[in-house]
Amino acid sequence: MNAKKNNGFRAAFGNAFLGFDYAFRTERNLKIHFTVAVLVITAGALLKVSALEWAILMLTIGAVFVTEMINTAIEYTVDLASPEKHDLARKAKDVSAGAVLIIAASSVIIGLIIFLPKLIALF
Ligand SMILES: Nc1ncnc2c1ncn2[C@@H]1O[C@H](COP(=O)(O)OP(=O)(O)OP(=O)(O)O)[C@@H](O)[C@H]1O
Repeated sequence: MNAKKNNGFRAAFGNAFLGFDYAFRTERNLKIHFTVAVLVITAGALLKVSALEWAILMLTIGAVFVTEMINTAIEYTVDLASPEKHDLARKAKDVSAGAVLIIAASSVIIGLIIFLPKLIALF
């Protein structure tokens, strides 16, 4: 019983990892987010952001990845359900892309709030 549960847990974890790996290899936007995340983490270390600022940055990076991956999943699902052109398919993809745009804009603002004062203080 427990071994069965463990196998189920391992399989679910493996599937989730495969999903991330597949999305990362095929989605250009995820590679861009990854590059920006590395730059933000480097800047955070160099500019010595506080523990709370680290927490906000990590949450923001996570939110961008999660939103982009859900957007990708919605695109796959829409393509499966409606390979032909359909107004609802267009709306579903546009709303999903809008969600990515909102979190991307929010993260730029969060980045400015955290890093701008520290950069200004350098000069
Ligand atoms: N089946 C469809 N019916 C109607 N419009 C669609 C359909 N598929 C895509 N579109 C329109 O084309 C746009 C781009 O869709 P596409 O699937 O190419 O996403 P994408 O450009 O690959 O997105 P991303 O860059 O986030 O991966 C959608 O936002 C939507 O407006």
